[in-house]
Amino acid sequence: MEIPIDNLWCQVLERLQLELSRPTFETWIKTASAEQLENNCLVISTPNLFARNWLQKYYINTIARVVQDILGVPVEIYITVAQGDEVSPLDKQEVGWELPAVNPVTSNVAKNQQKSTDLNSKYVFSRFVVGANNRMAHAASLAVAEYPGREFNPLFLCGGVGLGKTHLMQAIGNYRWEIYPDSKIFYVSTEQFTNDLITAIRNDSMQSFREHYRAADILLVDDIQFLEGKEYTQEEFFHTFNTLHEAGKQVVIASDRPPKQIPSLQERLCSRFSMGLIADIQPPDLETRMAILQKKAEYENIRLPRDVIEYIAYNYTSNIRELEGALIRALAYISIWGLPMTVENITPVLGTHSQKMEATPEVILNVVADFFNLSIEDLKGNSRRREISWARQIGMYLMRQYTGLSLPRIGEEFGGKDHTTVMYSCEKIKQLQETDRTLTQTLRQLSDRININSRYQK
Ligand SMILES: Nc1ncnc2c1ncn2[C@@H]1O[C@H](COP(=O)(O)OP(=O)(O)OP(=O)(O)O)[C@@H](O)[C@H]1O
Repeated sequence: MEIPIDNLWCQVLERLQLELSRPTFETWIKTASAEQLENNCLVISTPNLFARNWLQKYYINTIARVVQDILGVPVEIYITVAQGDEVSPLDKQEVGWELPAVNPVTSNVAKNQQKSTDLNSKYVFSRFVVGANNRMAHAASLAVAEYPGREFNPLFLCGGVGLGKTHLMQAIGNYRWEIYPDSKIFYVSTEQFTNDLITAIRNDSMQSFREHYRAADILLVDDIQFLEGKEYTQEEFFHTFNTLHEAGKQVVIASDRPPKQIPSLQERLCSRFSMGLIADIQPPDLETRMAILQKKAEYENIRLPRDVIEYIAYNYTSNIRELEGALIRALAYISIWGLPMTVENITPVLGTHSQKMEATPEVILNVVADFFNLSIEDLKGNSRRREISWARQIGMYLMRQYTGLSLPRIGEEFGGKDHTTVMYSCEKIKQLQETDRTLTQTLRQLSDRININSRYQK
């Protein structure tokens, strides 16, 4: 272990940046630093207890794996809080949660190694919220978990990004593994399968590659759409599939689209993928999104006010990973600033993401004029009085958000203003709302009024 600690940490950061989502990396990893590396033990320091607990709970194994990869030896990771291990009020009370003490990483790593599968223990059926969007996929997965290799073989799960395919697929594996810890459950991404194949060809070890995959009791293959254009991998996968299927072993496949829509997928694979059950997952409705947030909060022992759940669920509609990411960001933000969990407090960090409601320019002008106690003529006119030009800038920003009109068209709605004026206003309000909480609140109130007025107009 000759490598200087700064250099090691830089490499760790580079690797984690590629592996983790941006919010996760920025919030938890980038703020940590490596303090000491001695006797195969790496001490990492975090800015507060909240961050320490979070890293300890969710990322310690990932960090340990990456460090081990770089150093070539297993390393124990200890996570501390900078400036002494003190609990600040911010860490404990406002968030209303405390994570249980976790044993040193070695015990977790050892446990995962014993498990010999690559399953995430969070992905279990009890943590999966069932709604109209995924009822069929959930029921089929549970059936497969209870009776693998029977009627739904293969089970083909398909649906858009971040909608729970991996969760369900791994839930099948975890369920079986709980009952039969000796069963061979392989979870593999198509990319991993391809890489293993390439390595086997390179090392002249095709025999062991085949023996390995064909020994599975349950084979879970994620992101099968990446077979597209990989002729040789398709060929090899076809034989693996056939061997397992003929032996009555269960195959579960996930994809972002149905087999027929995967370009250049061999016809024989396409028909095999379709011979069990194809179950699709649609984006969840508002109630299901709220239930997902609620469940997540319960698991983490966090109390979330209903309007906060509604707010996040309303704004993040099509990807559950993003929905969860929004909750994590909100939690981090209120924790760091020591604020109570309210909609007003989390708006700056979440913004008005994916505002779906549409409104007419007329509604926006009316609402803004009314809110600021001005007339529509004031908004359309050329007065430079501060309160008028402030209301005008907010109006332009909202019109851009709600109508999708071009900058010149918005200029026209405001009495023939130049498009650069509109652009400047939109940028200014967008930037200010990140730091100005009064403005964020104002925008929220205006948005509520616009939504209500638009509803009544329809
Ligand atoms: N119905 C659900 N209930 C609870 N959590 C869910 C549900 N659906 C998805 N999730 C969570 O959303 C996140 C993303 O889900 P997952 O990774 O399974 O999506 P995916 O469909 O496999 O996405 P990708 O196509 O990007 O691989 C996970 O943390 C998962 O636990």
